Amino acid sequence: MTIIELVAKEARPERRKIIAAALTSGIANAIVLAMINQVTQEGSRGANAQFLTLFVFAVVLYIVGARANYHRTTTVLERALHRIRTRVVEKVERADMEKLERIGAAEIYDRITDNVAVISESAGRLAFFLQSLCIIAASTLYLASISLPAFVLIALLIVGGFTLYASRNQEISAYFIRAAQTRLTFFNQLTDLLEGFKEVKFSRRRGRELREDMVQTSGALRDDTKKANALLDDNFIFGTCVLFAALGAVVFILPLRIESLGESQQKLIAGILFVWGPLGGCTGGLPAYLRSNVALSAIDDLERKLDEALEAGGGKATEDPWQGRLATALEAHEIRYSYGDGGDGGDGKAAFRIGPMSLRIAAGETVFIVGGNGSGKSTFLKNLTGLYRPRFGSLSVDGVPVTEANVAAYRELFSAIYSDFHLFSKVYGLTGVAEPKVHALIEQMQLQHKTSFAGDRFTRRDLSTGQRKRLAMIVTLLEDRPICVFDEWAADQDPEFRKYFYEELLPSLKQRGKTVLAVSHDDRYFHCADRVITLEYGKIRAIEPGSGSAFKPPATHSATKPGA
Ligand SMILES: Nc1ncnc2c1ncn2[C@@H]1O[C@H](COP(=O)(O)OP(=O)(O)OP(=O)(O)O)[C@@H](O)[C@H]1O
Repeated sequence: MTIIELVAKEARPERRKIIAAALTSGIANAIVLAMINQVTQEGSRGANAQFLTLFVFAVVLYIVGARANYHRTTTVLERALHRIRTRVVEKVERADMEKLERIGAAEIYDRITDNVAVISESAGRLAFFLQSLCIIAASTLYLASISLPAFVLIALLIVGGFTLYASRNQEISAYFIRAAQTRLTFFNQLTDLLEGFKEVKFSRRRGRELREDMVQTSGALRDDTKKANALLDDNFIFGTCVLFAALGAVVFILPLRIESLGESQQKLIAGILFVWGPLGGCTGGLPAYLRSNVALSAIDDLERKLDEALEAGGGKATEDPWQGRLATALEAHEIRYSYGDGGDGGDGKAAFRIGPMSLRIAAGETVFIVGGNGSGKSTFLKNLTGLYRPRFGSLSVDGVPVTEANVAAYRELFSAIYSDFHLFSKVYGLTGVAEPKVHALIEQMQLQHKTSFAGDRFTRRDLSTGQRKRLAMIVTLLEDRPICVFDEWAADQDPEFRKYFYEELLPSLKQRGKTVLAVSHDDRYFHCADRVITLEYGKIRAIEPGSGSAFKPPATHSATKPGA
């Protein structure tokens, strides 16, 4: 879709009004031109009050038409962009997590900010373009009324020139498209520099090598943009030459061919000079137009990818059989999952897989999940919490299977703190929560000297990793969901707070009837669990009662034996 098509589509209800406004300003321009020519011809006789009134009227008409054209075009384009932004945000929200991870953050940031800004900037130029076309149309009609042969010659020159001018658009667009890709690479490298700032500070060589890569990318960006702009500059110069040719034809060639040209010659020259501005506007606006088209097609491309990344069922799961409660058990039946399409991703290394795994977690149970690095603990939890959908097998809660229609309600049974958790600027999902309740939890997490809570926000979030995890714990406690998932939550806590987590917080959650799934490497606290599940190479290796636990494994649970 081009930017003109976008505006035409978006402006359907007011398309006529915009065209009428542009036409009004174009015709008013032509009247001004005709009058000035007439008055110049008639000398002092022409400069009378009647002409002056008409002149002022034409100028007022121009102002009214031009303003309506500019304002409406800008409004329509901004409305279209608002729709695009809103649509992209909604599609991102409804996307499948794994597919979204594959699209990557850089592309989404770039399209929704930079590309939208490029299109937004083109609004004024688009209105000017439309108005210029009307001025050119009206003025050429005026030129035709002065001398038809002259008009035909000038029209041929302008149309021929413009066709040649536009013939390089594809080449120019190709450079802009490549520049857009290079910009994404630069964005990723910049993210590396900012997020890896500490590592860069510790190694001048690392910093130098990263900088060299960034300089190279920036150079490629410079070259592509330079080439595209050089072509555009050539086009602009060519466009000006076409106008010179039109003037040259009127001054040098037409008098040789048409004897009666006489005083019409001056009017024609004035006419050509008058359309010079609008023609320049059309040609000068072309770079912005092409850039906007490239930006728009990049956004279209992202939207297509997001459509393909939509969760099964369109991310609109509406059924809720559980109403936020877990009564008996959460069960996984022979679930299997592999990253990507399960192939080797092109590097000869098999994608990581988990399963088949079967497990029954009784309501109110505290389960620790343990295993070496890369054994699949987080992947398993992402499957169990509905973030990833198992490729085979099924999940059920209280005997009700998890389906595409109820997966959103299923996820809302969990409150999870993954190791890459995010703290929002506002406690979204909990806005309006009673402040004293939050203050009590802040004290419970021993953060009263570090942060506070006001206006649905924690006053400070720039805390240490362990302290930020305690803030995330406050959010979990406020959410008050039946199942709590902690992915190595205690790993960043000091010994005292780690003890508090295992020996006080988890038992208190259990007392409140919560089911807890915690990834842990702290074997000295395994006695705090009802069961300890050990994963190895994506499979359950063992399920043991937590040492010192009175919990008896439910009769129905079954672990798939290693190698099964
Ligand atoms: N987004 C991903 N795409 C492809 N493979 C992935 C992805 N995330 C993880 N993996 C693979 O899954 C394997 C298991 O990762 P996972 O994070 O589940 O392990 P873990 O047991 O939680 O490890 P750790 O104790 O180090 O946190 C990893 O070895 C990795 O190869």
